[in-house]
Amino acid sequence: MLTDLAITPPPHGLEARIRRAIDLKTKPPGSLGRIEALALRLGLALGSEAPAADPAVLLLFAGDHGLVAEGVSAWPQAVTAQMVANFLAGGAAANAFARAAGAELRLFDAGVAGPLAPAPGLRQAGIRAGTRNAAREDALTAAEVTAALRFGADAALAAAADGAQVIALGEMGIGNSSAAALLGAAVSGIALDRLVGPGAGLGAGGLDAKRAALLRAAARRPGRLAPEAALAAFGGLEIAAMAGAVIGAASAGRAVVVDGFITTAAALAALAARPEARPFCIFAHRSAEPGHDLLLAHLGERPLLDLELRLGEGTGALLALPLIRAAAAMLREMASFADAGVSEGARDADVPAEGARDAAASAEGAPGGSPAPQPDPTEQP
Ligand SMILES: O=C(O)c1ccc[n+]([C@@H]2O[C@H](COP(=O)([O-])O)[C@@H](O)[C@H]2O)c1
Ligand SMILES: Cc1cc2nc[nH]c2cc1C
Repeated sequence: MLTDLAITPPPHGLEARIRRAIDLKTKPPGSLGRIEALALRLGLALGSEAPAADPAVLLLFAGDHGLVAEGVSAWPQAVTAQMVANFLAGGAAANAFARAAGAELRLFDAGVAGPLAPAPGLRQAGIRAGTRNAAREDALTAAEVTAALRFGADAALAAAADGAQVIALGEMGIGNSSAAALLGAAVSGIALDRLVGPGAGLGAGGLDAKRAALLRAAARRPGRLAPEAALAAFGGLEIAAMAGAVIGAASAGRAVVVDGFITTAAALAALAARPEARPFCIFAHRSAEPGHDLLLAHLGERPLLDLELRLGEGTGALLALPLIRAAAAMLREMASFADAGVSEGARDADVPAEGARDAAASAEGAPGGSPAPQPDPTEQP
């Protein structure tokens, strides 16, 4: 997947230097809790003992899904294009939260069913207007998947070239919780029905119909699939673009902030193809969409926030930005014991056991019940 984009691992020895810098700050070791683990991850992603979290940019990808013809969403497909207009006018949650978080919002039409009029501030992929109905045929051709991956990677590379240090991802697409469930199941091997949820608000009856439609789609391409094959089978264009953006951001040496269920499915596909992108990923929040927890557990990731969001649009990623900034400020601005002339205590009494510290600072620890041991994303190769 995007094999021309090389991903350079964090420099040898950087992890040890950052851990030591964190431990020498004027605080009892470990007392800033998960902000310490976040600072380590940010420093490794940005290749620095003194990383900056700004500028931060949200890349927001919209796309439509032919699968909605099977009645898998509570909302009409037209809402995707209508929300694009809302994003352009500045009136969506993503706009409000981006302003509140001090992040630039860049909007991408990865494949809205449209027609969407060109507008300043809307970057259009021009690949196709929505995916095919995955219950009947493959959602995308291999060439369309490649083009969408490239579109997303180019968006991340452009943001990095413009100076972005932290690249948050978000999406909008009626029906994309179905594509994410199908993709997530095919790539992870998690049973599909465990990943099917209400999405943007299906009731119990609708959920049964959604499950039946997704089982029909999965039956066309049964079993585990390679990430690109899964993206072709199930879509969508905005999901492939986000997978490309993960790889683009990692290749540019930037931190990428993963949002909710749909964004995590995209990251899962990207990381299955390019595991070396893992140290660049920060998982922002746990969506109320029930399948999200399973995808996070499969990845061995514990997100920063749990605020019962289930909107998408990058809202959870934007809410995590102040924590990421605080982690950067800890590394950049806090004095060391020596600098501040503060006496170090009987440190061995305070320092948690080495294993506990390592677990806390790597991958933020795997959540309880994680199905299999996962690679330490901060591990040096
Ligand atoms: O990101 C999430 O965790 C999330 C969970 C549920 C729904 N959404 C949003 O809701 C839409 C997909 O829901 P649906 O029911 O149309 O598949 C899409 O626009 C997503 O941004 C997003
Ligand atoms: C109104 C609306 C806004 C959204 N934003 C992301 N997904 C969405 C789904 C709906 C239905």
